[in-house]
Amino acid sequence: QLTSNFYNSSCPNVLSIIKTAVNSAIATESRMGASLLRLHFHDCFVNGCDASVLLDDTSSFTGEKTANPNSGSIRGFDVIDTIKTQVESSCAGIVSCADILAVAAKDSVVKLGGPSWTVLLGRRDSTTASLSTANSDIPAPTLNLSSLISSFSNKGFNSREMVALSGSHTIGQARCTTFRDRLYNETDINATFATSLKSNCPQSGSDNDISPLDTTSPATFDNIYYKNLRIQKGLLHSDQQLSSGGSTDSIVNTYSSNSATFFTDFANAMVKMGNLSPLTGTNGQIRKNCRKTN
Ligand code: HEM
Ligand SMILES: [Ca+2]
Repeated sequence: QLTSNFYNSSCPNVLSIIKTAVNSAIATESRMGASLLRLHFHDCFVNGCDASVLLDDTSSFTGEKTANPNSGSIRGFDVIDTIKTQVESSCAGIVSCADILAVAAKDSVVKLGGPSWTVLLGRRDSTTASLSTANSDIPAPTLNLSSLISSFSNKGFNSREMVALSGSHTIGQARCTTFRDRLYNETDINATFATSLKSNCPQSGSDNDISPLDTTSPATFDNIYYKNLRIQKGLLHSDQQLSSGGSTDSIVNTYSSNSATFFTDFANAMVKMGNLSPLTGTNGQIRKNCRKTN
């Protein structure tokens, strides 16, 4: 029951405020577009798109920021705070943090050259967060293909949608700790690619040095991620699993040779992800500050 015109009369400037702020953050640092896209994903996969990921720890619950997939990893909170402050001064108490995340993710993809889609609006914000659900429901980079497929099917996505959403890794960076095992222990990796990554990710130490998820164009939302998978240049174990002799090889091949098909499927899957169990009506609240409940 989300609608595209939800704020048309209550906050007519909200979409332009968000777009301007996202574009300016990306102009300062292109990676921020990737970070904002990932925030929306990590929000939606944990009890739906309710901005739970934005809550700091409190005395009554431990937030999601310290969950394994998030700790030392997710970023972009300052940009969301800046947007929220601007939106509050234009229309106080109207726009949810969950909707800001959904629009910021779309604007980020568009700014980096990817497809656009109509973001449905009207989500409300949670009054709690779940560290344990973040740990269980956000897929880990160590997963094999069948576990990736079940992780997404638990949220209602088929394997084609899972492969399309994974195309988000056409932008952004990952820490050495998330792909070190692949560099040193796996065989379905291009040898030259592995050698060049090892210098910035030695076998012991420097867990936090980062490398691009798409070695070719990490700041452009394109289909090169899939072309790289076909030549064993996926950075994460989970990335390469999509094109390593299993049931999703043919989808990777389709997206690698047809960027329009990837863009259409990605946009549709993002709308679907944004619809994951939102709080609506009188459920939840419109937070004044995205980091804490009212
Ligand atoms: C298929 C299962 C997925 C796994 C296993 C996975 C795992 C990861 C990991 C390990 C990182 C690097 C984190 C770090 O080093 O701190 C990462 C980064 C990223 N992920 Fe995923 N991810 C998956 C799906 C997705 C989806 C569905 C999206 C968006 C819809 C997404 C968007 C991103 C983005 C944009 C980055 C780069 C963030 C940045 O540079 O700040 N990922 N992912
Ligand atoms: Ca790219």
